[in-house]
Order: sequence, then C-alpha cells, then structure tokens
Amino acid sequence: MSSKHIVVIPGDGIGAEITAEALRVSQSAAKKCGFSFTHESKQAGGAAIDAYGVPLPEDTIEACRKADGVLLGAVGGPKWDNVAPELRAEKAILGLRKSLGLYANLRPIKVFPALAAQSPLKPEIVSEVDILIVRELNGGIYYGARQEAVIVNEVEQAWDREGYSRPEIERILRLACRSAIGRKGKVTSVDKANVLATSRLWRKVANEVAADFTQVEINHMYVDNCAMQLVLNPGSFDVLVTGNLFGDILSDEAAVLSGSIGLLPSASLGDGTGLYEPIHGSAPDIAGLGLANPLGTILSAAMMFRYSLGSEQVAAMIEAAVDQVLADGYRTPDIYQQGLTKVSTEEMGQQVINRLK
Ligand SMILES: NC(=O)c1ccc[n+]([C@@H]2O[C@H](COP(=O)([O-])OP(=O)(O)OC[C@H]3O[C@@H](n4cnc5c(N)ncnc54)[C@H](O)[C@@H]3O)[C@@H](O)[C@H]2O)c1
Ligand SMILES: CC(C)[C@H](C(=O)O)[C@@H](O)C(=O)O
Ligand SMILES: [Mg+2]
Repeated sequence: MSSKHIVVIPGDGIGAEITAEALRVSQSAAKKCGFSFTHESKQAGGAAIDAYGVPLPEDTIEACRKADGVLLGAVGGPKWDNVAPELRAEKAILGLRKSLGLYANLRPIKVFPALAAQSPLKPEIVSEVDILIVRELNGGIYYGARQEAVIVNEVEQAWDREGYSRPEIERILRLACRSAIGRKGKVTSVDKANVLATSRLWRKVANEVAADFTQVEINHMYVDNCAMQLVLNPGSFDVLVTGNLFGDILSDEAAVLSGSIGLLPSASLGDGTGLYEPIHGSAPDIAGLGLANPLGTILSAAMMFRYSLGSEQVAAMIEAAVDQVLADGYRTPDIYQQGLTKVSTEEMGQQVINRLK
C-alpha cells in the first residue's frame, strides 16, 4: 500500500470550511481505493500574521517542500488589508508559489452537464466548453520590482515592472503544447503584443516552441479580444496559455461559464511539490456561514491525487462523485435554483462522500 504525506493550509475566510470538506472527501475516497496518506495542517496568510506576525512562516514552507502535495483554501481578507505591503496575507500565496518553483497553474474550465441549463451561454455551445487555462505563475508583473507610492517632483507616483525571460516563456509554452496533445491539439497563446515588449518576446518564443510540436496548432490572440471570445465563442478554445496577470483575470472570467467560481479547481506545478487550490479567494462576505461551495476545493484535491500522489483511481472517483451530486440536484447557494436541494458547505461534502464508488 502506498503512503504519501500532504500539507493542508486552510488559510483565511472560507478556507477552513472548504478544506475540511476536501480533506474528508479525500480520506474517504483514498480508503475506498486502498490508498493511504497522512496529513498535517500549517498556517499561511492572515491566520499566520495573527499567530506569528508573518504571512508565510518558514516552518510552513519547509513542511510544504517535504510533502508530496499541498492543499490550500485561500488567503487574505479585509482584516489584513491595511498592513505593510510586504506583510499582506496574499504574500503567502505568492511566496509559496515562488519557494516551491510552481511556474505552471492549470485551471480547467468546463460546464458540468447538470448545470448546463444555468450557464449564461447559448445551449448549442455549452457542451463545447472544455478549456485548459495554463497560467504562467512564477514571473511577470507579480514578481517584478515595484515602487509603492512616492512623491517625485511634487507628484505622487508608483510603479510595477513587468518582465519575462526566454526560459520562463519557453517552459510554460512547452507545458501548454504537451498538454494540448491528447486534447484537441490547439494552443491559443494570449498576449498584448501590439503594446507590450514582454508580449512581443512571448509571441516570438511561443512560435519557436510550437515549431517543435508538429501535432499542435498554435494561434495568437490579444488579451482584450480573448476576454470577449471567451464569452462569445468559448468552444473555439482548447489550451489557453498566458502570462501571470492575464491568466489571473481571464480565469475568473471563464469561471462564469461554469456557473460559479466556487466550482473551479487548480493545480500549480513545477519541479517540486505541487500545490492545489480553488481559483477563488477567501470570500470574506460568506465566511463562517456554511454557504461556501466546497466543490472547487474538492476537485483540486482530485487533481492532487492525479498529478502529485499518483492515484488516477482516487482522482476519478472524486470527480465522478462530484458529477453525480450535481446530477442529483444538490446545490450550495451560489448555484441554487428553485426546485433543487439547497445544502450547506458541510452537507455538500457529505453528499459527495455518499457517492464515492
Ligand atoms: N488563492 C487565494 O488565496 C486567493 C484568490 C483570490 C483572492 N484571494 C483573496 O481573497 C480575498 C477576497 O477576494 P475577492 O472578494 O476579490 O474574491 P473571492 O474569490 O474571495 O470572492 C468573489 C466573490 O465570489 C464568491 N465566492 C468565492 N468563492 C466562493 C465559493 N467557494 N462559494 C461561493 N461563493 C464564492 C464570494 O462570496 C464573492 O462574492 C482578498 O483578500 C483576495 O486577495 C485569495
Ligand atoms: C490572491 C492573489 C495573489 C491570487 C493571484 O492573483 O494569483 C489569486 O487571485 C489567484 O487567482 O490565485
Ligand atoms: Mg485570482
């Protein structure tokens, strides 16, 4: 029997509620498959600021480095919005991504068949939505030098630097092209090459990398047009690869196609431990009320079994149970419609467990 070890970081806001359900589902599914894993909880974000005065304690980083996988809820919230920029709760997630070398963030976007009727899309295109967003996660403007507001010549100003190097672009494009093989074989590389120097380098390197993948068709799209095409024509995308900031924004937009941001998982991969988290934040407006949708976190756990723990069987079991729970009409408030069964965060977790087989 294999034995793996994971770190669970609940974080802030709804983080504790959603990771608790993802852990329960993971334990139950693993047990059914004869797969064994252990876990420990660590703090990051606002919770760590309160406990240790820093958003990302060294002890958390070390535990994550040694683990086979990390499951994270979300960090941040208004309570910690007025701290010094270097102490912000969000620094925890950026620090973890950097410390673990997580350069690729995979965000699959689909419409669950049971939710198709609720999608804002026309019925004839709903079933065509199957997009893998590949977001570069270790570079770009998120990690460039920045200057907080200063007065220069009596004018207040601030700046953030966007930079990308050839190796950073190359490795994410290679991953995107590899991901397209076995899918529809299409990569859309999204940039703003009509304005940004970083995007022009991105486009040049993307073409060079794509030339090594004869099975893959690459096309380029400006990010503003992409924002529109995601809504108008989402079936035209297969793998969408883009930089850190554009990927952040486009994935929240694409979440609307699925019906709720609470449904969407992600995997952050690099050379070391993988990190798995829903794409949404700590949702302070609904924290502690049992209203949060845990399915994005539960599906992130499934991705953890697939990519880091080596059990496709557990991953597939969890995903099938989530499909079934939606087909059976269970809904947290974010996806509720009249006539269906409204459930809390914990009840949703239990209904998934009831359908693991
Ligand atoms: N990876 C992360 O840790 C992460 C990601 C995004 C935002 N954040 C942080 O979270 C805090 C709140 O950010 P925000 O309000 O802009 O974004 P958010 O994603 O937390 O919330 C946006 C909206 O979506 C809803 N929502 C989010 N997750 C949901 C779920 N599982 N079920 C039901 N509804 C859900 C919220 O109630 C809210 O109305 C900020 O501090 C932000 O920096 C953290
Ligand atoms: C919390 C924030 C730093 C983070 C990001 O921008 O990457 C979040 O929005 C996400 O999508 O994971
Ligand atoms: Mg985001």
